[in-house]
Amino acid sequence: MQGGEGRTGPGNGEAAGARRRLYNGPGEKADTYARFSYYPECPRPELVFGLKPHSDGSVLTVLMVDDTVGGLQILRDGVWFDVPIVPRTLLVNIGDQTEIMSNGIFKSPVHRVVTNAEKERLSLALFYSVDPEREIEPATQLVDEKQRPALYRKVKVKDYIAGLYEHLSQGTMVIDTVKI
Ligand SMILES: O=C(O)CCC(=O)C(=O)O
Ligand SMILES: [Fe+2]
Repeated sequence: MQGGEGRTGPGNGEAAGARRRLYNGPGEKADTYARFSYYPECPRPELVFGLKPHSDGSVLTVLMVDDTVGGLQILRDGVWFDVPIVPRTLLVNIGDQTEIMSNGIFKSPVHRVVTNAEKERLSLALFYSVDPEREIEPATQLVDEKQRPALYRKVKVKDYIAGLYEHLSQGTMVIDTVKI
């Protein structure tokens, strides 16, 4: 991802899970994933999550949520808060890759989606990722052996992303696997 210099490579144009590459310069292939989510009405919302608690594995996520139905919640200090609906507004979420590279200065929030008995809901998330072949680690400028040692170990982006779905289904957090 690189402002005006980024060039868009060929995309496969699939609606769900559509994916395209952005080329940042020689050898760098940042990835963008799009996820369209449809949450049907659920007669027993207290039993079923639309999306289980997780943090995004991206650098940043740009989220376009349904502006008629709520459901997205964010965890803060052990309490779940509803994310308010603001029509015609994009929500920008910090992802795990930013938490790792910033050595924990920026936090990747844990969030979930609850279901609704009366209304269906739609969302579109764009996940921006570092080139999957690259390794990420806390930026050296943000690591100080005495004041603030590295809180995360180096990890290949591809390996990190590969663990996302497994951890989501198990109810665990991938980021915990790289914490020192
Ligand atoms: O549907 C939403 O509002 C959130 C979707 C989400 O968190 C995700 O796709 O990772
Ligand atoms: Fe998410």
